[in-house]
Amino acid sequence: MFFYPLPDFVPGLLPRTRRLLLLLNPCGGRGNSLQQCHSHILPMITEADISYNLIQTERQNHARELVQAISLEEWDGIVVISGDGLLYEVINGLMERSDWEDAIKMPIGILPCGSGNALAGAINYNAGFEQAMGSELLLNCILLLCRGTVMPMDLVSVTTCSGIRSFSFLSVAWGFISDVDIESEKYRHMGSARFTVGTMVRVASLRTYKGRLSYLPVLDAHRPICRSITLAPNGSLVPFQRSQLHRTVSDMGLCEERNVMYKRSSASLDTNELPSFETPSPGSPTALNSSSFPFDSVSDSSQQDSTLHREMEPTIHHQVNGPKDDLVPALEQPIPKTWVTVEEDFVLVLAIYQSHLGADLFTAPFSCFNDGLIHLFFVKAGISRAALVRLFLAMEKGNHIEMECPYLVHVPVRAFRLEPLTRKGIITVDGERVEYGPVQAQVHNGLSNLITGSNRVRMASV
Ligand SMILES: Nc1ncnc2c1ncn2[C@@H]1O[C@H](COP(=O)(O)OP(=O)(O)OP(=O)(O)O)[C@@H](O)[C@H]1O
Repeated sequence: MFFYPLPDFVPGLLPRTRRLLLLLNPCGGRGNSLQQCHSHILPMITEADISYNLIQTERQNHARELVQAISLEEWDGIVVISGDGLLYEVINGLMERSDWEDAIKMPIGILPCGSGNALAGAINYNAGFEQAMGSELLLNCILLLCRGTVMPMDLVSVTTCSGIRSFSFLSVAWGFISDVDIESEKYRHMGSARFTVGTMVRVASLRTYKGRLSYLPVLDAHRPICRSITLAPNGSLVPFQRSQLHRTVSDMGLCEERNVMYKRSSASLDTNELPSFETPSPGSPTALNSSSFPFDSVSDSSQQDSTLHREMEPTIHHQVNGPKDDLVPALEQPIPKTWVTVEEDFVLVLAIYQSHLGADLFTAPFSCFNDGLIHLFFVKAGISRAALVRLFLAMEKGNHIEMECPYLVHVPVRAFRLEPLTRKGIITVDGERVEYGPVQAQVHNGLSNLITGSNRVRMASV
């Protein structure tokens, strides 16, 4: 299956219009995805001669069910108009199919309308654009989608304590980050500001978690844990050099392309000419979420919508197929001797495999879509509240990597196991809550295909 580039002309064949399945979550982020779709997305993709079917998701796991039932030949790509959570559903829905080996090769894309928008941030960065948020980020991503280039993307197979396996494209988090993510869901209508509010609340009552973290480091299994490092091909430690990775937008001619395209589509925008969509009925999740309500009104039961429900209930996971996890033993088995184990009081543990944890959280600047690496970060107990806040502020620009913070550790790994020893806590996979307990993961190199819209290939650090 090829998404792009399609030949401009094949003798005897008319060039085929690309067909995208668009899945829109009306409740993601600020709840304005349908509006964004009308005003920005559809005009631009129509202009780019892309045909589409747009489906609004009606509930949690709807996208997961939809992609299990589609006929693969009918589509050139599946694109979510949502936050990262819906893409997680799509990936796992594809992996639940009996033909998962073909299904997971379907190009997948994202047009950011959520609150975190981590993958969109990574796509935007990979293309060489300046860090962007909101409509700016969305416009960049629409343009990149229209250009359509596809790149392999690693997926990480995550197994939780009850043996349930899922496939993750973004992160596994425990402690501070997962607490903020889940506890701030009630502020979702604020968009990305929800994380700032959540961070402040959690900093004020900073918790630590006891746990055992074991991992299979890259190259040298006995390498001592190093702070803020990347490994050179010869295994030596090298500081990250952002200038090596960054090229300007004008280098790529994207800036002009974007302006021309956007101006054209805006000028021709007439809502009467748009394809008709199912409009949300009063009381539907869309109608509910689009009305902004203050944080302290959540006790009003009429406003306790599914987002609040999600805060309480872990996401239900179904069994997926997929390649064998050959690097990790079963969860009840001891870890191999070549692994490294640390037992600590942690403020947070984060395994991330994208450059961004949110559109404005440049957490792993050295990460590439298919570098075959999990970037394991952890912050040890003892860090002051002020230092933690400084760390997160620096992360907006990726400057935390150069910070002198003895509590922050980064190590690139292929697999890890996390065993919480503190009884209560929250673990998230791609921002979605999973059952609390031991969890392990291993990377599967280039298992999926991501629509990045850029021909740029950034070099992996290892
Ligand atoms: N109609 C719906 N009503 C309620 N929840 C829905 C609906 N459609 C999808 N969902 C669920 O909403 C969850 C969150 O969606 P999404 O990731 O799009 O937004 P977000 O959480 O605001 O963004 P981010 O993940 O970037 O923080 C998804 O896991 C999905 O299961």
